Amino acid sequence: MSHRVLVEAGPAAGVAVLKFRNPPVNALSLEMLMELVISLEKLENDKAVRGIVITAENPGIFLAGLDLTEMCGRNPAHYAKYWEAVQELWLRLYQSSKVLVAAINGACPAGGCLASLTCDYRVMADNPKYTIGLNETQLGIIAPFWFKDTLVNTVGHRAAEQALQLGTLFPPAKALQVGIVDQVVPEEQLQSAALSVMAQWLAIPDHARQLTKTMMRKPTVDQLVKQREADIQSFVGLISQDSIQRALQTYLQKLRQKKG
Ligand SMILES: CCCCCCCC/C=C\CC(=O)SCCNC(=O)CCNC(=O)[C@H](O)C(C)(C)COP(=O)(O)OP(=O)(O)OC[C@H]1O[C@@H](n2cnc3c(N)ncnc32)[C@H](O)[C@@H]1OP(=O)(O)O
Repeated sequence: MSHRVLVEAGPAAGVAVLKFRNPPVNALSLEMLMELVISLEKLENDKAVRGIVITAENPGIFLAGLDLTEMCGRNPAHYAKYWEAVQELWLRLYQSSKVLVAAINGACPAGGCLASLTCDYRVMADNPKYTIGLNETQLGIIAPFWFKDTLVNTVGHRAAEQALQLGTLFPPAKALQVGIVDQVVPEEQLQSAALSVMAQWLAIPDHARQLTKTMMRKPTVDQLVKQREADIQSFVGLISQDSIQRALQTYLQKLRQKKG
């Protein structure tokens, strides 16, 4: 039984809707990562499901990215377990044989942006409060190569380099211009727009679309698969550094003080 991930049958045949529900901000905790991986595995094995709309149960925050409390003040074994789960989620999403459409109904920073970038198509609600991007440098950390490659594959090298160096969080119109999202629609039309684009993608025969997707994504997937363990060790080494821990603690404190 999953608490942090809700899977519903969509209104259209062959479509499931996967909703994030991990209050307060849908941060990707270890538990949430594990529940997502299990839910995605079940959907992947369900032949009746051809497409998945991915969204947040409550509008406002799509995904707040990785859970910073999983990366602060823990031990190396925990960091290794956490990073392996982050890798696993990315691999499941990026290699999914289903059509994935992200219906972005809230803030979508860092790991949240990465999750949406693994989808085949992104529709974002036109709300200036919502932003999307890989903002890691703003936290004093570096997006790993497979985060970077996923962005490059979406927007191209130059736009990715600029966005990554500056850690830019784009509001909807700018995100559309850069190509991080494919469509921006009025908030109340988000789900219908996602279902409409899903119908277009499902009009293509599955086997042809799936093989094409695999062909396009395999080089990026292979890069991580062949060095998964080294990538984990690299993450553990970097995240354990005092300077990185201080930077993350400072960022978390700023988030907490925002309210006070
Ligand atoms: C060299 C080092 C190499 C290391 C490699 C690492 C590579 C990858 C690393 C990271 C990728 C990531 O995903 S890092 C996470 C990035 N996420 C963010 O920057 C988002 C931060 N959050 C926000 O901007 C906002 O919270 C929000 C826009 C998502 C929502 O704003 P809102 O005002 O609605 O809510 P609050 O800000 O008041 O937050 C409520 C509550 O939640 C806590 N919170 C928020 N985000 C996170 C998070 N990502 N992880 C854990 N906790 C989070 C926030 O602190 C508040 O907590 P309290 O209620 O206790 O105050």
